[in-house]
Amino acid sequence: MSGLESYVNNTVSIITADGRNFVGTLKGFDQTVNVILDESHERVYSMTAGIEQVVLGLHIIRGDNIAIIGQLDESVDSKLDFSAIPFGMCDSLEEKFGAWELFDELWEDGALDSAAINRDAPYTERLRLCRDTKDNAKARTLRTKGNELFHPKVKRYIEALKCYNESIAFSVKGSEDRAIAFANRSMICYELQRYEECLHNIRLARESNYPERLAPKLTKREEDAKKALMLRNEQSDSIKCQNKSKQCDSELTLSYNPCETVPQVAECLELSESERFGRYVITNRNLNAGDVVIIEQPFSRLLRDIYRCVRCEFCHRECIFTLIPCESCTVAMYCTNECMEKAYKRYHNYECPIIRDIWRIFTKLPAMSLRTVTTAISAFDDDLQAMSDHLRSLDKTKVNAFTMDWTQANARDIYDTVHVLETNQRYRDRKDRMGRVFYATIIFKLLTERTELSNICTMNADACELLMELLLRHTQTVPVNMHSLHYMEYQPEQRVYEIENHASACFPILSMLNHSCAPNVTRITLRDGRCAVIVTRPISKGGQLYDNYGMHHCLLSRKERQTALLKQYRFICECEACVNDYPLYHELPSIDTSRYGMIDAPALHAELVLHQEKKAAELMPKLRRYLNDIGQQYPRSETCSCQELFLRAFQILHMSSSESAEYWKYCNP
Ligand SMILES: C[S@@+](CC[C@H](N)C(=O)[O-])C[C@H]1O[C@@H](n2cnc3c(N)ncnc32)[C@H](O)[C@@H]1O
Repeated sequence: MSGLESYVNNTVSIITADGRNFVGTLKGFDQTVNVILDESHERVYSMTAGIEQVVLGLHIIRGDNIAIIGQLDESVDSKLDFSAIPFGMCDSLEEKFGAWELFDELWEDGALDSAAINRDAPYTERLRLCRDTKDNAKARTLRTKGNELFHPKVKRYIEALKCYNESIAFSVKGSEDRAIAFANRSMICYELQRYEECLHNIRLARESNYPERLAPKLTKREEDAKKALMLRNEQSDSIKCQNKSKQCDSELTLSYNPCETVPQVAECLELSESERFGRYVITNRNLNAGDVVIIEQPFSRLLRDIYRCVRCEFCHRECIFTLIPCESCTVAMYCTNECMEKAYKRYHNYECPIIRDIWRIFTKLPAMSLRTVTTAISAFDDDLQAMSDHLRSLDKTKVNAFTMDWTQANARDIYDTVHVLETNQRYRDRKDRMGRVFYATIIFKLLTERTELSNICTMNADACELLMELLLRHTQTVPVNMHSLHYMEYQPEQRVYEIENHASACFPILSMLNHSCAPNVTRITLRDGRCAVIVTRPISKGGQLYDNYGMHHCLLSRKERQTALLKQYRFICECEACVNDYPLYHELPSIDTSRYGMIDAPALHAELVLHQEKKAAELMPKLRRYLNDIGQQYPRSETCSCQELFLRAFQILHMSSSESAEYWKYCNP
């Protein structure tokens, strides 16, 4: 009671026993802690619609329904954009006023010529650029939020874990705040029966100066976890064996002999070039639906910021229970020290002082341009002069990812194939070009103010020029060539799995595939982060392999597709679907089912969304056979739905899926 008095006339957050969250000004309370809130609202959390704020005004909450009541830190809270927070992920770092908004403002004012090119323009003030620092006060606020979500009457463990992880990222190394966040994470691991991770976090807490006064609690949890683990180990040998065989089964290989010098590509594929298509990929033999023809590793990749407290920033593995923080920035977290060191060597040494600002003011496209440039610089062992000499003497017309000997290639050779990706520079209008100069200039400014590139660029004009050129080049190659990486996420409300995009990547070979609104191949992200290209309907010898850039004729009208493709990819699509104006899915004609038989697509779909590997493996050969029988007849509704089902079965067997389904049974919905 005496605690509550100090909250009167302050903003409080209340979590009720049924998991609801109310925020408002505490006007008063009685002896049974019935409370009166003024100017209040409820925060309604939804898996699909983010966080909605429902205004309630003057509101009374019964004391026996209150689980937690705490004062809100308004300075932190006011910065949150609830409409933009997907509930299943972390808060996005992107702010409402960013580089794009500043550019637009300057463009409208006609002030752009000087502002965009002048590196002394007022970016710092207008975009509130500032160095990222550890902050124990923020770590405490996040930990408190985690504690509220952990409360036995709330039990939102996954969200609590993300708060603790972010608290760990903000905390200073060796601080009590770091130690307590690790200990709190161990408490959730215990609740979710992740006893090994529980013990690991207890060790991390102790190594990080865990306070003596709280030690007995930790020791008790340690004993309990050890006991539970011992019990489980006695029962689990058979489960371990089953898991092992599952992993071996899912190894995917090319359907044909790999090319001797390009082992990631089937030997039947070739690169061609024409005025109309630029470079494009053809096959010198007939291909069947289900054939795997490319399996490629990315040159560079970038985890989306909303996964920063869920996955390792380097290898992208989901490891929400054991992430460890970069000791300088508050964004990057890793699964192991090894990943942390690799990331640092490959790109994070340049990105660490600027990455928080990058995510705050930009979207993933400029962030991916930065990642491509930093990865490229490390490919040249951070020697910008050597890089400049190499690239200035490079004959770009001779670089060919399909004829280069990848078995002998070093990191510099591989970068050559990225350097020559399409920029579409000649098709960009003035505003577009100026926008990219503007973004590249901001990134350049951040890099040369805050990283070791500062010294290099001050002393070496060549290096300075090269850095700006690379940033400008890749702000253009990225929107044309970047690929999304996916995994399957469990949706507790519908109890099904959905495809989610967790990262972006640059694949120089995959980037040679052109688009069709009626594609004949598809891509899937494999568990190890590589990407596979799979044929989805028969392709005759000499035919072109067509990917789809997100504009399928089943889903969008020709006008919508062509407008979007022209805007992002700068070409007028004249694919078979555009030329023949193929209908949307629900208007497609049927095949002759009396001749080819039929599949019950809705029933198969209902089975596949349950995500059972056995079922998917059983269906794959049937779907593949059917696709090869009917695939020449296009467009037909059966062909399109069978392609979807086939892809889904493939994804179940070869794509990674989130472990979260396992945890939801311990949480309140
Ligand atoms: C990922 S690249 C594909 C490879 C590209 N042709 C090259 O030479 O690097 C995407 C670019 O290829 C071109 N492109 C892709 N599909 C096309 C199509 N169906 N017709 C004409 N150009 C296409 C566009 O310039 C597009 O921006």
